[in-house]
Amino acid sequence: MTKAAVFGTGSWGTTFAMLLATAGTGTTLWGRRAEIVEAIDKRHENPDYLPGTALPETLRATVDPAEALDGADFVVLAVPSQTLRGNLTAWKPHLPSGAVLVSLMKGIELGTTKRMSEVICEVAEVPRERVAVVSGPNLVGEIVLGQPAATVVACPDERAMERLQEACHLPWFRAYTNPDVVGVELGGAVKNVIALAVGIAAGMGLGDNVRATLMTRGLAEIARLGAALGADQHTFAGLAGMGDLVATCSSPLSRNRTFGENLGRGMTLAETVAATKQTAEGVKSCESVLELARKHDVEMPITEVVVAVVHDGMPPGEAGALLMSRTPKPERYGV
Ligand SMILES: NC(=O)C1=CN([C@@H]2O[C@H](COP(=O)(O)OP(=O)(O)OC[C@H]3O[C@@H](n4cnc5c(N)ncnc54)[C@H](O)[C@@H]3O)[C@@H](O)[C@H]2O)C=CC1
Ligand SMILES: O=C(CO)COP(=O)(O)O
Repeated sequence: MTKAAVFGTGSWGTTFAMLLATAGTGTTLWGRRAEIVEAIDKRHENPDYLPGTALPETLRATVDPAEALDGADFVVLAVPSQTLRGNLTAWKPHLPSGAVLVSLMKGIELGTTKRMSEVICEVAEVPRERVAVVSGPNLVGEIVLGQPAATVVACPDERAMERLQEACHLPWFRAYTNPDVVGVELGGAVKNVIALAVGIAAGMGLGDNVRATLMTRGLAEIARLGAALGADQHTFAGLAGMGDLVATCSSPLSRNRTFGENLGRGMTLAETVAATKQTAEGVKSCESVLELARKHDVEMPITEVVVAVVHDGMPPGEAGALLMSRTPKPERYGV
């Protein structure tokens, strides 16, 4: 039987573990909080992150990383992006040799501007072929209701990619493969920044023309950064690009969009942070995405104003005016 260890008992870690276990993969969740681990392991529920969802009885949970990792074929990482390096350093001594490490995370590391798969390769000292990424329009609030969804599994090793696809594929959760790890990861991380922008605009009371423009020009920013980093442009028209952008920017379930909406309504950053109970990756990653873009001389004007509004106190109206007053451009510049 294929075995998986999933690190992180938050909403996506728990949900992905549920999908794996339902698909017949022997799955153990690692969590740092004993009471949540006990609730998952003994009562088959995660009352903090997925209240009301019955988890499979075959899904196990532990606070002991060595126990979770014992014999694992897949090591799935679902902790907040900025905590990955520290956590993985602690788990490294117990990693089974030959296991494929899988990132579910949609962030870029602050300070290093590394994608999560790059952090994994560096910390675990494994080649790119041993690291996979899963990303797509996967709002947890819908998946736990059993609504259909699809995702993308990316890995340079075709066999590993297909094994992971098989391990999580279900009649209501369709996993596609794509070898373009860079594109799949960038799509997931940068759409969170664009969702902040869309949320800010919605909070200001702006309508669908603005939303469509931010999403489309946001996709152009993702594509320009992808071009500079060697991603396959076709990836951005797929589930991990446009798909996730549409879902996240449209849904009230998105934490990033909601965070932006609160700012756009006039809440302060401190009030917005206090109102956000779960991880909104774009809040930190907007800064690392912008730094990455500057390193590669890529223009990302929406990302720039998101950083200015979220971190530098720029009024949202001023950010909108800045975007609208840029010099006229050809639509496809930089790609
Ligand atoms: N929730 C969703 O709909 C989706 C989330 N994602 C991505 O999955 C990743 C995880 O997100 P969620 O599970 O949604 O977040 P979450 O906020 O629901 O859960 C985060 C988990 O990490 C734990 N955690 C927090 N700080 C930690 C630390 N320093 N060390 C160890 N554990 C820590 C929390 O206790 C919690 O169990 C993010 O990168 C997110 O962008 C991807 C697809 C869908
Ligand atoms: O990545 C997601 C959906 O694919 C979840 O988006 P949020 O983190 O904004 O909730």
